[in-house]
Amino acid sequence: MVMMLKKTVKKGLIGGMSFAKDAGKINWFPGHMAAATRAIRNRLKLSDLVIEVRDARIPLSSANEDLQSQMSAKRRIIALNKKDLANPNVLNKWTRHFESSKQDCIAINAHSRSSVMKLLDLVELKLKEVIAREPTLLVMVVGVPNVGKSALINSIHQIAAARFPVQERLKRATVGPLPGVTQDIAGFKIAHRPSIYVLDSPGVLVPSIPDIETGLKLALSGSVKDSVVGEERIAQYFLAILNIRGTPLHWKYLVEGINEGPHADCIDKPSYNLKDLRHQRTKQPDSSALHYVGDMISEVQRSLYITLSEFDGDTEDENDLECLIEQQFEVLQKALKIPHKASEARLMVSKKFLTLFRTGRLGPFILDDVPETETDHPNSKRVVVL
Ligand SMILES: Nc1nc2c(ncn2[C@@H]2O[C@H](COP(=O)(O)OP(=O)(O)OP(=O)(O)O)[C@@H](O)[C@H]2O)c(=O)[nH]1
Repeated sequence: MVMMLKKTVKKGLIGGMSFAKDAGKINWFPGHMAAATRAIRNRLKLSDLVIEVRDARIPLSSANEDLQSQMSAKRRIIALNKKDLANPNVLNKWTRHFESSKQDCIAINAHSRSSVMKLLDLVELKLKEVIAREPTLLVMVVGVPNVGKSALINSIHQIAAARFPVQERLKRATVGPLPGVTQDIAGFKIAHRPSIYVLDSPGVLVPSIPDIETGLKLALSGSVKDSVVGEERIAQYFLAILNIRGTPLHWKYLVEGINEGPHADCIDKPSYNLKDLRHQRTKQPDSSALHYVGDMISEVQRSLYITLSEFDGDTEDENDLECLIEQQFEVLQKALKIPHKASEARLMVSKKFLTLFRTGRLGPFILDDVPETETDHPNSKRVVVL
């Protein structure tokens, strides 16, 4: 299922809503990030090329502003990772946007060998002139937390190990679903003659995230720890985005010809667990579990479609939108089969709903709008994004 996100969110609308504004600015900059930022700056000076990994769902918001000037002065490739979770049409526009700014950019899936091979081809091309004269080259991988740097490094290892079988045993980088897994800079040799080293680095954010909406996007995509923002606030933000863009209206087909609505009770179905949807190496969910997870996702989408299509308020009015979101929390509780009496029902609804987004089960999304260029609007100035 591919969804088109046609509508642009009115600037400042979400940042002004009570869930966004009242809980204050979003910042996550623990001590290890300050130290890591200094270390990254030092290593960047020595690097021959930097792969800046950004999240394909937030190509702009996942840029570390404080490192931009240093990185843009180097040979750089922007890798928009997790392309499997991003809307492909909008992603194409983003890569074209970067290319039109003379910035090498490639959309990748760090878990896909063919995708990482294409990135490595681009790395080789960018290093072509130095490969001939330097005995040792350094490629640095940099990005905000949880963007997939370690997953990418691991894939690079596997490919390199196959190409250069004589090299020493390679250690895997630790990959994890939670941000902040990598805490030191580790180097790995991926080629010899010339020797090419790839440096992994810890995910770092800026000490002060410029605005609340950027913070919410980073949190929704998993780059800011959930506990820093609160799952409920992140889920409210995601619902606001969905409603303003009218995304649930694309789920109309789930209601047509189906008698059961989101209000119908499904008490006799076996229970299932959203944890089954996370990437697992060993245990795959069995087909019956997948069937019921699929039912639940349809139920969630149906609920959101019905509440939005029957809503007679204005989704561009803050108060109206907040009422709609409240209503949707109630229907989601039922769709996600969270018992009414659960004392922490809202938190459970939020967690499960966020898991659906993060695993791509609600479809591919891109949260950042592609900046308008002169070609789109001849009278407007070009917007610089790097
Ligand atoms: N769907 C999808 N998931 C990915 C992709 N790349 C990485 N992930 C997942 O994203 C999560 C974070 O990946 P990591 O490689 O640990 O991220 P990191 O940037 O090294 O994280 P830090 O150590 O916090 O800096 C893991 O659950 C990965 O499996 C991708 O291309 N697609």
